[in-house]
Amino acid sequence: MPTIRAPASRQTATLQVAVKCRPLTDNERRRSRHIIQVIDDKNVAVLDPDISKGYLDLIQNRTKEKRYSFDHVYAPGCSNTDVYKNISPTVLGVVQGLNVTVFAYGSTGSGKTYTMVGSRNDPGLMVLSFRTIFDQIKKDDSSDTFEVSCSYLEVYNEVMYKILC
Ligand SMILES: Nc1ncnc2c1ncn2[C@@H]1O[C@H](COP(=O)(O)OP(=O)(O)OP(=O)(O)O)[C@@H](O)[C@H]1O
Repeated sequence: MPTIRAPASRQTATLQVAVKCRPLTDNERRRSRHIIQVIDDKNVAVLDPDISKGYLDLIQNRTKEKRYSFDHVYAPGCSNTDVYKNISPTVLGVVQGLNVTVFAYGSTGSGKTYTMVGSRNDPGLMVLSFRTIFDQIKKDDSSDTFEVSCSYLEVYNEVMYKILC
């Protein structure tokens, strides 16, 4: 009889949306200004890209600035590990039989690969998830056997690409 099962108090699955603001690249810093302003850990403002506002626009507050709220907002100084702290309990659930999906969505160059794969100094969410899963399996003292398989997919223009094979 397997000792690891889905928790009895299985909670309703919820979708959590986080926004991660990456630092500007050197090239971007030379050519543009940062119009994303992190207000706090849940709110972000996208400033009006047009700074050449006329007097009337300014005093009548005709600005295109928009504010958005998310489950989590990460400022450019945040590491992948900071992001992972909020999803590690969910990833732990995988070993207990829960289905979990973590995916990055964004335009070209927005930092999806960096967030999911990361670097040696700032390992990404996939690497950190593997650590959690294998650590949990190592800690298991039952006679269960675990089978771990992995696929790596990219969805680009509504076409799915297999990246590993
Ligand atoms: N948090 C971060 N800190 C430092 N550099 C970052 C960060 N996030 C992204 N970058 C840098 O921004 C650039 C673009 O990131 P990345 O390649 O991950 O984007 P992408 O969304 O995967 O792009 P594409 O869709 O074109 O594959 C890279 O040079 C990457 O190193």
